[in-house]
Amino acid sequence: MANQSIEVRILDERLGDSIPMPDYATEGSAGLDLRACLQTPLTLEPGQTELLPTGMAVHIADPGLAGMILPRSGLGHKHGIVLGNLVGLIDSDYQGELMVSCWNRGHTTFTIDPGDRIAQFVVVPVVQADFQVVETFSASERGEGGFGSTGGQ
Ligand SMILES: O=c1ccn([C@H]2C[C@H](O)[C@@H](COP(=O)(O)OP(=O)(O)OP(=O)(O)O)O2)c(=O)[nH]1
Ligand SMILES: [Mg+2]
Repeated sequence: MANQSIEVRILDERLGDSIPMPDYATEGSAGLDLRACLQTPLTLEPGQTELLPTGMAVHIADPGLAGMILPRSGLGHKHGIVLGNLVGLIDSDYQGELMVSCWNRGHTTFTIDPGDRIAQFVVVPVVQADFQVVETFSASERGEGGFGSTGGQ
């Protein structure tokens, strides 16, 4: 499933004009970069978290899909700018503005300017499980082992 049409509403008229519309940077990009639709630069102090508007809403519509908002690796690794919710999950029936929780987990202040690329949006397949209550599971190789049960190396 390489291409999927998803409806988008532009909520900030600067998007597609002075602020570029989010797009896949390369043919093979998994995510498109979301941009901060701020009115003025925002300085995040160490430890500070702010909810930033992206100026757009998407309606994924298909319950077999979801959106994920993920950090950009450069921002996270070099500047400590990650997501306040670690990962954002966008339901297929959500029609509101895509919002990005930006958390400065670093030790220095960081300024986000209007239009800066702050996170990335990925569309992923989803399965809604039909949970069947059972008394016991049929045996598996792992069983109940977890959290390092297979050894440290
Ligand atoms: O980073 C995010 C995470 C979520 N959302 C929107 C889309 C998502 O469909 C909705 C609800 O998100 P979630 O279910 O993770 O939050 P909740 O705290 O459970 O809120 P709700 O009670 O509205 O489901 O909020 C965003 O815009 N950005
Ligand atoms: Mg929820």
